[in-house]
Amino acid sequence: MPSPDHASPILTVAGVSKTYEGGFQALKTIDLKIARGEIFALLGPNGAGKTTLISIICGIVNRSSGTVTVDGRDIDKDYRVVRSMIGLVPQELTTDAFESVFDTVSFSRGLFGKKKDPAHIEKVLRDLSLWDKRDNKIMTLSGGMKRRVMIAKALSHEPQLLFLDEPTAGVDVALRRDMWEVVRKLSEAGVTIILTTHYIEEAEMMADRIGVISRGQLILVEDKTELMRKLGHKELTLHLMEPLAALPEGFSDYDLSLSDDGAMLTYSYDTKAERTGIASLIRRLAEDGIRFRDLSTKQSTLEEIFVNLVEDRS
Ligand SMILES: Nc1ncnc2c1ncn2[C@@H]1O[C@H](COP(=O)(O)OP(=O)(O)OP(=O)(O)O)[C@@H](O)[C@H]1O
Repeated sequence: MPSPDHASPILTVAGVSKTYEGGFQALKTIDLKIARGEIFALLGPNGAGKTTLISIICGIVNRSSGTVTVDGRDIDKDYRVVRSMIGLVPQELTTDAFESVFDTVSFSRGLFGKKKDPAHIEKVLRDLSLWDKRDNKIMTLSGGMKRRVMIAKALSHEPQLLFLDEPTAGVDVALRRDMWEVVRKLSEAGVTIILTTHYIEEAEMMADRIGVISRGQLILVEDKTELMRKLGHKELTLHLMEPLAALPEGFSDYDLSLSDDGAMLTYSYDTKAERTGIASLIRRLAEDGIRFRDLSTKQSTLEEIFVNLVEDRS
């Protein structure tokens, strides 16, 4: 897979804000650049402004201020060209129940003024494992298959940039994994992907970069691995040869905890710190005659990081 090209962004959002009629400010000032080829997850709780932001980029909601360019083209001045470069998979399923899968997807392509291309539609349907269902009426499909049809519609006109608004909200675990696979394949095929989610696990599994949005503000945009490294704490657990009745004395400099049965000693340390303190801890334990038979480490998950971030700001 080509690595994301940060030098020439496919999408630039500059100073975008939105106040809905009635005065509610859904977006403060959003600045964001998306690199060609990346998978970007916009992560935030309900009502944070995710749908508002992607609806603005897709030209469905008017912004109150700011500019949006796709591949260097302004979304207002070059509306039709820009719109044809974008595919949107909305949250709601909006398809004609009585049409066949093939016709629905072909029709979507026509909406963007593109010539009929049955070979392309076939490829899209095959990639999404919908080819066997091509003649089925939409209403006869399962919820998961309907979602795939929504993705097929969004890909019918060969967009470079695909938005998925909560692609796996309310779907079961197996289907969620299927959807992730679909997204990964699309990315490998060269489509830039922006997905919104409030599932931390989804952002963690899928994204190259993560933007955290809260109350209309992007509070953080970071490379996923960097985010986890920077904000993460690690835990070192020592599995002791002999259980301890209490925490050993004289170790107050170390953030230690003992399991209820006294058999495991856990040390939490900051991955940002210059020294982790592991070497000195192990030396001092050995001096005290505390021996261990095994050890394991655990990196904090994005979920823990996210909770910390939101707590820090409240
Ligand atoms: N048309 C509208 N008029 C007024 N307020 C609106 C409108 N649409 C959305 N809002 C408000 O703007 C805020 C952001 O909504 P938005 O749908 O963008 O959030 P979201 O992050 O996508 O959340 P969700 O995951 O629930 O879809 C919410 O408080 C919502 O009530």
